[in-house]
Amino acid sequence: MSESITGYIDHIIFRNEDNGYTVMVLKGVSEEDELTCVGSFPVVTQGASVELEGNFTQHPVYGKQFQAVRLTEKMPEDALAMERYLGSGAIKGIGAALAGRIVRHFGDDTFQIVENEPERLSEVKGISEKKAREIAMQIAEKSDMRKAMMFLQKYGISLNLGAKIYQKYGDSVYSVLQENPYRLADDISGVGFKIADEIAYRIGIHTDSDYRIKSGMVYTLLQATGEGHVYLPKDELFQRASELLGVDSSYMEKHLVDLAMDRKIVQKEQGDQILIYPAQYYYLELNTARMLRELDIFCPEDEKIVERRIVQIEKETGTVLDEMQKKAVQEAAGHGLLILTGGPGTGKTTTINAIIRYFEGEGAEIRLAAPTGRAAKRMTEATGYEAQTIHRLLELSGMPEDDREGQPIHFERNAENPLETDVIIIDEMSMVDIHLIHSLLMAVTAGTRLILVGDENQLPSVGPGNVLRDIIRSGQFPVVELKKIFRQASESDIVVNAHKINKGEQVEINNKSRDFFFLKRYDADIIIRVVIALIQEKLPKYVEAKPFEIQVLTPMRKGLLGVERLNQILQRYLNPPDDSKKEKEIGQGLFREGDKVMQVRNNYQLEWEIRGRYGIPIEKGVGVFNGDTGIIKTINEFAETAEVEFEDGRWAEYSFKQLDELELAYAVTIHKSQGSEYPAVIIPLLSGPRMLMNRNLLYTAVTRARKCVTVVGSEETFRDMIRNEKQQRRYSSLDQRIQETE
Ligand SMILES: Nc1ncnc2c1ncn2[C@@H]1O[C@H](COP(=O)(O)OP(=O)(O)OP(=O)(O)O)[C@@H](O)[C@H]1O
Repeated sequence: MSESITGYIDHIIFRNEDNGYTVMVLKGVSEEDELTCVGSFPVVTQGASVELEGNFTQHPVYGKQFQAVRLTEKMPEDALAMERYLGSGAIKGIGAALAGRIVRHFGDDTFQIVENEPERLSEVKGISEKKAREIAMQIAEKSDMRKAMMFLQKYGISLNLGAKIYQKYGDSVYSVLQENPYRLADDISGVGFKIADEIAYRIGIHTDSDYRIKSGMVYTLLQATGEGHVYLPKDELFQRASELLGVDSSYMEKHLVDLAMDRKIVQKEQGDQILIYPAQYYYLELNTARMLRELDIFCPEDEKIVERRIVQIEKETGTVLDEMQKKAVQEAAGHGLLILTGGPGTGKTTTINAIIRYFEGEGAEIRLAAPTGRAAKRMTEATGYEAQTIHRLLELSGMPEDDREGQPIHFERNAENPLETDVIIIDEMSMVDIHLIHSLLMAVTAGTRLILVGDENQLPSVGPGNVLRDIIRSGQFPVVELKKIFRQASESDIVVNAHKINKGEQVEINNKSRDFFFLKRYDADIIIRVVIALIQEKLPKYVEAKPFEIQVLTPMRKGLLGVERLNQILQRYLNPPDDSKKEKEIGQGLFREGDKVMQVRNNYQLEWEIRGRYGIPIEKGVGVFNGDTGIIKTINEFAETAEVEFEDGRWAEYSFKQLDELELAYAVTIHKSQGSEYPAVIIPLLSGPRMLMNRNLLYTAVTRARKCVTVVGSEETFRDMIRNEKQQRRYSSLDQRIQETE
């Protein structure tokens, strides 16, 4: 049997805004001096009169308590209650003193006046008419919001989310939820299809409701962009959406027109297929194609003069360029847009250097950039010119609050405020996705020369699109492909083997090489032991690097040789526990001072600084990106923070809550290693899913090494990977958009 008590909330001891769990002290309950009450309530207002239903319990430590299952807030009706309520801080602009004055003025009529004639509040000294209106509005709003939150809670919506939903829809929240809760997924950050679907289920919306199916179809398309696709063929969309929704795909066809009318999707015929794009992605490709066309202007240059300059550059640098390299310089001089591509050791960097010298001789201003911090650093080292990340080149201005997937990032450099420079050279273009190329092109005006450099055989970008390959395949722009390998076979088996792997030719495994080793082992734990010995003893001396600079690259996250297990084991050996090193537990594992870590998502807001002597900041900025690697320098239990020093010298402070953005990085997946180079790379290989274990992946892994590659594991798996040219198909169509635009 539950009991009912009434009183007013004197103060709140604890409250969790996510689930509404509250511990509070009630006063004015008959006989009791004060009473502690516990329960989960959507809204509690200090000072409010309430009725609680529940039971008295005896807490072993705190004594008698009231465990409430329901809280009903009663509008304060007598003068004293009204004074408490108004003075509680619940209404902005009224404190205890003013509340007292109001009640003294109106006496027992206070409630009636606040509710019905709020303008009369201005009779009280210190309240203007405007303030009186504001107070009345707040009181009305609070009671509406209270009702709405109660309503939302019925459907299992947390208070924080409830507040966001109420802010968005106000009083129309009831009709939105009852008619089409899937609108929440469109309108509110933090609500995806899954949450909306859950709400819809509780409300009792049918699984084959049109709203549900449409929302599920759009959701499926956006999920696919998370795998790198820009569109899905219609059949595949239907099949995936049907799995998600548990609804037959025959229900879907009829919604395509609607979705297209609502500008949620774009349909495009290609041969006998229909391709379905999330609308924003279609336009990303289309606009990218148009902007590339605009940049691709012919810049008449006297070939003879360019040639003379090339001869001069060759003299200055002591390198004789081969035909294709010369052609690259000529084309860079003669066109607004140039794509320079080639595998490792084919002389891309040498060519970039010649192009830089050429334009320097013209007095041009040149900017260099690459998609990741690591790649930019490497570009700086290879050219001797300052290179930055593309995000910094475009002057990332922090992320808007709404940081949902697919939302455009805000850059200070854009169409209104373009980069004012003569030449822009971008390296590691294979890592640039459709969002980033679009943002870059928005900030480049015709007349600026854009030179895109990359190896199209690397794994495609993590984000959606297959930009470099598509641009090359469109066949519409000047492309120079470097094929000749300059690094000699005797010098580098890494390069020779990488090219063989790329062509599907088998690699000789005899360990006569100086930079390509294969250690055959067939047991996961033995492989790990060998890896540790290589890092701790053999390789640092051999390649003249620190153990932390040697990178373990593995195909997978899970499994005996997956990133997760490897990191836990490698941490124990490479950064063992020590009394002087602080630790912080997180989820399954822990971070320790001295750990090698990697940022695993883009954080556009995280602040960093570069410190000069005595730790004084000499440069500050925002943004730490997926793939940035560093070392945990300090863990501070009191401040609940950890500091990371990244390889490029930036320091960033993470709150303990943010530590889920970091992962140990003794081992990283090959995917994550894109664009990075390490003095030595160790690749443990035993087995894995065929779709993943392909030539492309092995090629990317091998080309990450500067001085030494060591594969430890199964020769059969290694050879199978070289044979396996199956790649996960990536649905992108920038090439077609380019071909269609003139
Ligand atoms: N025309 C040339 N004549 C002689 N040597 C060259 C020439 N071009 C490049 N090289 C040499 O070949 C090697 C590889 O060149 P470079 O670093 O430019 O290639 P890359 O394509 O940038 O390679 P990676 O992607 O592996 O860095 C370097 O040692 C470079 O000095």
